[in-house]
Amino acid sequence: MKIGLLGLGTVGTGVFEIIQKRKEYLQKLYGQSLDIVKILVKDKSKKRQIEGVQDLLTTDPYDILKDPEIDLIIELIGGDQEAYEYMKYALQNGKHVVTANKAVVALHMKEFLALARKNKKAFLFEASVGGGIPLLKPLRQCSLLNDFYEIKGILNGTSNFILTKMAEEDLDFHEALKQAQHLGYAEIDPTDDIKGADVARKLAILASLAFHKDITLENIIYRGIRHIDKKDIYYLKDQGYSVKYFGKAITDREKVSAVVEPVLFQKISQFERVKDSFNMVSVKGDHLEELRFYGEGAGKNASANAVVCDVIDILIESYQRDFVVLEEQKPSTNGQLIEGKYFIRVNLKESSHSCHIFNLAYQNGISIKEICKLSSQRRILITEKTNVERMQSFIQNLKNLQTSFFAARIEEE
Ligand SMILES: NC(=O)C1=CN([C@@H]2O[C@H](COP(=O)(O)OP(=O)(O)OC[C@H]3O[C@@H](n4cnc5c(N)ncnc54)[C@H](OP(=O)(O)O)[C@@H]3O)[C@@H](O)[C@H]2O)C=CC1
Ligand SMILES: N[C@@H](CC=O)C(=O)O
Repeated sequence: MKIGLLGLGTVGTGVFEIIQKRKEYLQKLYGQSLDIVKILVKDKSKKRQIEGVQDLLTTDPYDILKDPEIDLIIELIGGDQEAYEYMKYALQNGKHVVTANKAVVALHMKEFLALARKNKKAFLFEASVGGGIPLLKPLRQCSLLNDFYEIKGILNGTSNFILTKMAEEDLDFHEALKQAQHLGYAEIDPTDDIKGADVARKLAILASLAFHKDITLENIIYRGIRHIDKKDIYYLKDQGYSVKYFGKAITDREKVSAVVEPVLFQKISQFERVKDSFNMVSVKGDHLEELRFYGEGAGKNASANAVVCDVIDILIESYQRDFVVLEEQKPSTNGQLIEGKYFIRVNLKESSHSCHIFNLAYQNGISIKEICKLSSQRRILITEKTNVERMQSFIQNLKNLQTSFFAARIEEE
């Protein structure tokens, strides 16, 4: 099988290395060989980590996409517009496509699945969620037999790495982010990792596959992790909590609620013990009750492993065809199905703001259960149980006050 590889960065390099390493073994096992014959890059003169690739490099995507010898395209350039065009062209022109690109999958899954079906080709994207965790394949399979009603998890390696380093090695946010970038975990634009777009995309993919609904970013409420500081982490640690950046989606079959936000877990929770770049996903359905998936969520080798698993499924023709049909109508969404108490830390600009904040909470139907005064300006508020929609509106009010704050839902499990 001849492969055109688009991108030779973190994941592309890992894919090249794994295929080289296992080539003979796979050839013996299946009697077929996996050959990467051309590689698209931006800059041919860049020094590469691997030997012997220089002759395969091209900067012209159509040199690969129009090559009739190439059966399969692996897309690992990232971004949305160009990647979208190249994958579409490949499927329309009779090539299988494997990608790790959640930005494109979250936006265009429905279109690509239909295109793959029409052209009798595979469109697989295991590495787009959960890095190296074999997650989408079993999820798709089980979703044929189960009515899944909840899917949730730690879905971003970079932010989990940052939160772990802040809590356990006393690093500040920026130092930890720099390390995550150096290790190849972060997106080209790391604001996607810390402001929620990356988790929201992954949640959109998971919830679409689990609920068979066409869920895209506009169906998801999301806010970032950036406002956390070390004092929050230590205060919460003292109270027995760890902070995780978390995505959760629930459906009652009619409506969907989906949110990405900081969440607090107690020590007894398995989610609390997910450290560094690891991810964990839980899905609940009628037959299976609950399934959990755990593994490395970002990085070269784990993500490349997931990509090559898709390639092997195509090589041996064991990939699922027509694995999901998404409902025609877009689902109706709101944040009312997800509930919890919230921890809110505010730094008051003036003490009179305290009253104002209480009034705003009240106007949004939120009651504050506990208050703790940490200094003349720093307050901790704990709310009674509320839902994400109310909280989102309250948070918008807090932003308008230009008060520095950090808010996290307390997840009970
Ligand atoms: N890093 C990770 O842990 C994971 C990443 N992903 C996803 O995998 C994809 C790739 O990520 P990653 O490997 O980290 O990205 P990198 O930035 O490390 O690599 C991107 C590669 O694509 C090439 N490239 C980028 N834009 C173009 C373009 N317009 N034309 C031609 N070549 C281009 C670059 O070329 P050059 O080398 O010349 O600059 C580089 O080789 C992304 O969609 C990402 O979201 C998914 C799971 C995990
Ligand atoms: N930037 C992403 C990479 C994998 O999807 C992450 O940190 O999880």
